[in-house]
Amino acid sequence: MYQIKTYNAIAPAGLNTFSAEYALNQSDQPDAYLIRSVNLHHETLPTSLKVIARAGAGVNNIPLDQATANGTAVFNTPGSNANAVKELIIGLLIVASRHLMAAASYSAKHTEADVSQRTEHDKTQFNGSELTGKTLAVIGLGHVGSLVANAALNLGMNVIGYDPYLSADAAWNIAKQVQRAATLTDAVKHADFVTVHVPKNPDTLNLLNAEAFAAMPAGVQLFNYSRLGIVDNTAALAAIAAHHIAHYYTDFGEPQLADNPDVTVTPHIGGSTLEAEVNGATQAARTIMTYLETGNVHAAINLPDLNVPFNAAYRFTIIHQNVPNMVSQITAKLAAANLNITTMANAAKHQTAYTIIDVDDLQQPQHAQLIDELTKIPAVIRVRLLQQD
Ligand SMILES: NC(=O)C1=CN([C@@H]2O[C@H](COP(=O)(O)OP(=O)(O)OC[C@H]3O[C@@H](n4cnc5c(N)ncnc54)[C@H](O)[C@@H]3O)[C@@H](O)[C@H]2O)C=CC1
Ligand SMILES: O=C(O)C(=O)COP(=O)(O)O
Repeated sequence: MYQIKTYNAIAPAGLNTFSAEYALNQSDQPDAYLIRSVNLHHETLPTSLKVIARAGAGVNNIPLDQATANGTAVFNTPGSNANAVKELIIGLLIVASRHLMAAASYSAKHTEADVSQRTEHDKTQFNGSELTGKTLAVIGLGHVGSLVANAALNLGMNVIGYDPYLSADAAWNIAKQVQRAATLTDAVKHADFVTVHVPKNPDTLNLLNAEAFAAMPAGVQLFNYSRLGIVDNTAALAAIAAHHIAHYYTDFGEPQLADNPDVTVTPHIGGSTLEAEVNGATQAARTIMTYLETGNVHAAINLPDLNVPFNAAYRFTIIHQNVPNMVSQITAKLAAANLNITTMANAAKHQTAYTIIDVDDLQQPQHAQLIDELTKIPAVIRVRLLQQD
């Protein structure tokens, strides 16, 4: 029985994906965590923990170095909530261009019975503009950014994208009318609206800063539905005070953003739709089951891809440092135990490597002994022995 510990509100439909082999019991010796945005940076990951699946996109809440050193695979659920964020950004573009927040708060203040004459007089202050023909800069063209860019095109907007690390797969999803900018400054210099959809990491901290704001035309409206810290909020507030940024919409509040009429803060709801939560939880549950039952890896954050059909009776999965002579040391242990390897695969990602070895004739007394011997090889991080049902 595998033990699953959950954090945050995980959609029940996703949890129901787990087979009867899985216990959702908040065990203190879990095999897997299924999480959303919980901050794990102050936790010591238990040695039992083989996998963390993040239902959602951002993994900046997970201590990746600690996870890798612990031999814990980390996965997210790419794209599971991208449509939810896209729809919110499109909604906010309309909110922004039609001054809907200010218009609604005007109406909330003026509730007198004969209000119609007054509103007919006052409403000109809420005159908006249309999105068609306006320019949107999209910073980061991954799962969310590509959907936002394509939807904005469909609204008749000019769309400029900036993503120096765009994967070939992601590029296929972007309409050819989305113009590619070579630099962030080029992307934003004619923008009426700028929206950012990048992961939070050391390279993206303060990606949108005073220099980027200075490159934007006066009157620009800014959206940060990525993470706190990707927009330099102090610089954004200065640009707002100078009437350079007209309005700033963000999903990530902090005290300095409070009580500013030109800032709208939502409570991290970009991915909070029923559909996205079910998608993310279901995808995360499937990822956990595949990894625990087969050791196969597809699109982990901290392990290389390795997919080998599990047809043998037994499988060793070995996470180790990416250093020379590992495979020879591993196979030597199996040869010494007189085991015939039916399949072997190895791959590396950055400092970490992963080896899968399938064998058929393994006797019960050898199980613990071989796990122990393989684990003792210097630079081996975690050994698992999987058994075919
Ligand atoms: N507000 C919310 O509830 C949600 C927030 N997010 C946030 O949005 C981020 C993006 O989500 P996805 O599009 O699903 O991720 P993704 O991984 O599919 O796309 C991120 C894109 O950013 C690009 N990128 C990375 N560094 C860059 C840089 N310095 N300049 C320009 N582009 C850069 C990458 O090449 C990639 O194409 C997540 O990491 C998460 O932090 C995602 C979903 C919901
Ligand atoms: O997927 C993401 O990166 C998000 O920010 C969504 O977070 P949540 O699952 O709503 O806690």
